[in-house]
Amino acid sequence: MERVQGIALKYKEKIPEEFVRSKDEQPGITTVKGAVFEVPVIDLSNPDEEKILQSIVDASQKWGMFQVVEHRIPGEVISKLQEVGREFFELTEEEKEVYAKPLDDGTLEGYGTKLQKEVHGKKGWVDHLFHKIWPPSAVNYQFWPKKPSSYRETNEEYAKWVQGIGDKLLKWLSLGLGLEEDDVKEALGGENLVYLMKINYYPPCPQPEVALGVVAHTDMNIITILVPNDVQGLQAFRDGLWYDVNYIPNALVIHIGDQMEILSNGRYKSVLHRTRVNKEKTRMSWPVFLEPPADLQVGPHTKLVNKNNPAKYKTKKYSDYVYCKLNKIPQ
Ligand SMILES: O=C(O)CCC(=O)C(=O)O
Ligand SMILES: [Fe+2]
Repeated sequence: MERVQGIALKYKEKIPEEFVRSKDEQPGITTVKGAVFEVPVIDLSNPDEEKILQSIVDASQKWGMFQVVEHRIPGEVISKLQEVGREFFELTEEEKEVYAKPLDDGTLEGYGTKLQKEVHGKKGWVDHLFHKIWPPSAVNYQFWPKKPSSYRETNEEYAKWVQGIGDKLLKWLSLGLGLEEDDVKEALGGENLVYLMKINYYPPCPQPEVALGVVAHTDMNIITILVPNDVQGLQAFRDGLWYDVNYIPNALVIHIGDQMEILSNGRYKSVLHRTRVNKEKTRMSWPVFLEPPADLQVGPHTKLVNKNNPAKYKTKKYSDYVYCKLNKIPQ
């Protein structure tokens, strides 16, 4: 199986046609210049928790995305996570293929090159690795790299920290809807909520203005907590325009996903986003997707729906939602 990492080594000046996006997608043409707005940055050490809550609600309604700083995850935990992930992608192709996603077995987990079947047969300039990190009963170590040897302990350490942040965010998002603080988490699986780690690896691209890493999409899960490396590339869509998300060292980028939009009955917005690639540098990112258990039914929260506010979304099993989304079947 050919990976983008290998393709990038072969095509030093011009990329294969299947990576050239149509004009209405090319970041060189469609990125807003002299941006008026910026994805909000929220300081979690603010002693005024009401302020934090307000900023999160506001950002989740207007953008469906925000960055958090002073989140208490130690800088070393983040740099270690980045280091072991980079070391994995620097292994030989043969060593990485051991973790290749098994064909057609219904799992997302493993090393691979494309998740969604894209329209027009175009490809994204990115490879990835997926594996669950929480709860322990959902973890399959088959997909966790054995090299570097500290990969496992590093990811287990990060799993602990990211859960702390995940719990807090779900609590604030719940209060922001006027619900009890545990309502959102409980409706989405409680302690069985799944944390799925993905590493995106975007090799240098000779024509970054016409290519995309990950194409425009909304995340189908609840919320996503993302660590980027220092190569800027993430973009968010708002009111018809594409905005660059500024790189801030040690910040986490939070995305509202489809299940959160559905549960909130549309009050929070699942953010449309995509990534640019870089001419000289390798971009990497570590999104963690918080997901409901596969067989859980998700729909607008019963406390948010009444005669005056009818449900705007269907209630359906999360695995059915994922199946429809991946196969482009209307929900
Ligand atoms: O690399 C990024 O910053 C975003 C990646 C992304 O959107 C995804 O993997 O779903
Ligand atoms: Fe995404």
